[in-house]
Amino acid sequence: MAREQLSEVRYGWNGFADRQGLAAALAGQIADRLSGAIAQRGAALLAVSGGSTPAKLFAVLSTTPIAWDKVTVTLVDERFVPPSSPRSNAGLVAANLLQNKAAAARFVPLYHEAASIEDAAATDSEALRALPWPLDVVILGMGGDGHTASFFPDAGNLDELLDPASRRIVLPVHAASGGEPRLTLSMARIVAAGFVALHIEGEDKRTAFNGAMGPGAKKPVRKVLEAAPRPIEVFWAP
Ligand SMILES: O=C(O)[C@H](O)[C@@H](O)[C@H](O)[C@H](O)COP(=O)(O)O
Repeated sequence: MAREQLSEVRYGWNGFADRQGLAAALAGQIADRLSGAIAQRGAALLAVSGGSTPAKLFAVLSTTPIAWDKVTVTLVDERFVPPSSPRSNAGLVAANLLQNKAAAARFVPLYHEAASIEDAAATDSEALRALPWPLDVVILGMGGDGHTASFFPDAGNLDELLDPASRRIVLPVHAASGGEPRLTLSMARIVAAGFVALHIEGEDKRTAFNGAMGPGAKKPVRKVLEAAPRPIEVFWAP
């Protein structure tokens, strides 16, 4: 096989005419996966990203009739701010996802007060070890710079963040482009999920994604797609 083919990245492309159609379809797939996990092992584990993209998806998912009392929700990543901050992903999830039927879910945050973000990541890794791993569903977002989760291209510990063999669950991130210091699930935990969806919206994000799939230095989002044992499903609407 030609060398360039060896680095070929596999993913599913799910394009929609509008964002509401994407939210309905993706929420349906998430609900099916969570319900399947509950039927199989009595519990389901979901990790969602923050930012601005997922609010509409969260609103639709929150009204989906599944056994939410058997679902644990956590975050793919979090800014090192309290839930009261407008920058908090936990605040976004509380206001948009943990409502309606999904209010019955258990939420496990990443942020808590700590002397340093390194201490917070270490405490998180121990606290989250008791969750019903592996993740059944992960919802990733993507920035225009090709970051996903908090795997920012300018992160000082990017190699550690992208290490598929890492035994850590939560890692600290210092990256100027990420704003505050961040806490992020490790690559290993993310790609081990039964279903990973990359949710992006708008022409700029599609252009950035296509660029990341092309030749040249590999952006973090491409490294995640390549590390995933099962093709990640990309959900896009204009
Ligand atoms: O904490 C975060 O910001 C996210 O987890 C991050 O990875 C996000 O998914 C992308 O930055 C896209 O953000 P937007 O949806 O705001 O474009």
